[in-house]
Amino acid sequence: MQPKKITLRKLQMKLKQPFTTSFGTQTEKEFCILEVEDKNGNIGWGESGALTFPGYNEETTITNQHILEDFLIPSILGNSYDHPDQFNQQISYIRRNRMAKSTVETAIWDLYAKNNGVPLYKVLGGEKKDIKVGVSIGIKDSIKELLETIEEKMDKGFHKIKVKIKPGKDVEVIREIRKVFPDIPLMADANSAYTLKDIDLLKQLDQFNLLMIEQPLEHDDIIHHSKLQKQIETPICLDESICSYEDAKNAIELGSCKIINIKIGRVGGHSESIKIHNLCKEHNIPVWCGGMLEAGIGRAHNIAITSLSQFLIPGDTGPSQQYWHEDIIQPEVEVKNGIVQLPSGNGIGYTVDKEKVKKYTVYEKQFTVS
Ligand SMILES: O=C(O)CCC(=O)c1ccccc1C(=O)O
Ligand SMILES: [Mg+2]
Repeated sequence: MQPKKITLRKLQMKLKQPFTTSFGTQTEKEFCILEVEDKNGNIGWGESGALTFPGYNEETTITNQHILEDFLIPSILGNSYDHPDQFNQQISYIRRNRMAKSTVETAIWDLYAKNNGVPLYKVLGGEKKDIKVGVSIGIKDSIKELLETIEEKMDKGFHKIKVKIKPGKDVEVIREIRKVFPDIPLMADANSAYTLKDIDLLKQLDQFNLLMIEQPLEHDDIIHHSKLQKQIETPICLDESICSYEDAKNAIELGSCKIINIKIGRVGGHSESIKIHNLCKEHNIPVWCGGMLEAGIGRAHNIAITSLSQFLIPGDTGPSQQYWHEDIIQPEVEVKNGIVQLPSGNGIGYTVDKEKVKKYTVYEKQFTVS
């Protein structure tokens, strides 16, 4: 691979519905996408999952733009790579900024697959031809609205219901859900809203037979989670705390979690995702693919990685129409009976719709080999 032209774009897209977590409400997404054109004319696509405010992790759309424009893009232009891991080696001097790195890294993986004439999921080592998906439901104003949403999603065939919780909207909300839906595959995501002082409250969740509780404690913690896991039955799943293979290794060793949510951006790309996946497989830790309310490119990358064998639990990668009035890929991501079929085309397997991209672009910059 020899990237010769790179286009960085910022897109602004309105979400169909506001999405509320313990750290805030989002009504739209503004995010970076990257188009990497090879010497031979093939094109790889990447998308950043970062939000516009540092409430999930420390990165934002603007910090992504800075790291991409001033460090990552200049370092790859004019270079030649046999494999995406060479890129990872080359940019390892840049600390953190994993979502920014992942934007480039995933585009290079897409390009690598296209240059080899194969689907991305195959070069990542994926085996599954279809994947089961669940849905992540934001915090709602009323229980009634939440129950109606769960019913609608169950009717559509989703394989897992994840509800967001926060202090004041936790035990009683789950109790109400369980009264109406005693047996559905249900989990709760706290996005770091609690501390060990809330242990009595968190223990109460054990009575509801939840699949797991996601990231109950601090966003950068594995010590407190290890203490908590020893005192509750419900499996802890870590999201925010796992930024690398090393983090996953330490968390497994300490018993901080029984499940890991892999987000490609949070860990810096496909290569790191695969390393964490393989480690979890060795340790019998099930993984699943989380989401960052992605548009089509990020969604396509999520689908590809989810085809690996240890993704045993349905993830958050829902259909395009759940999030967007129109998506930027053709065809859009479709979910039938809670299942997404892996696309058979080369690379990400979806075509990026240049007209739609243009419509939502609020910033664009081109970089070429001088
Ligand atoms: O549907 C999705 O893309 C996942 C939605 C979600 O839960 C989420 C969305 C934005 C930021 C963090 C999270 C999370 O998983 O914690
Ligand atoms: Mg989460």
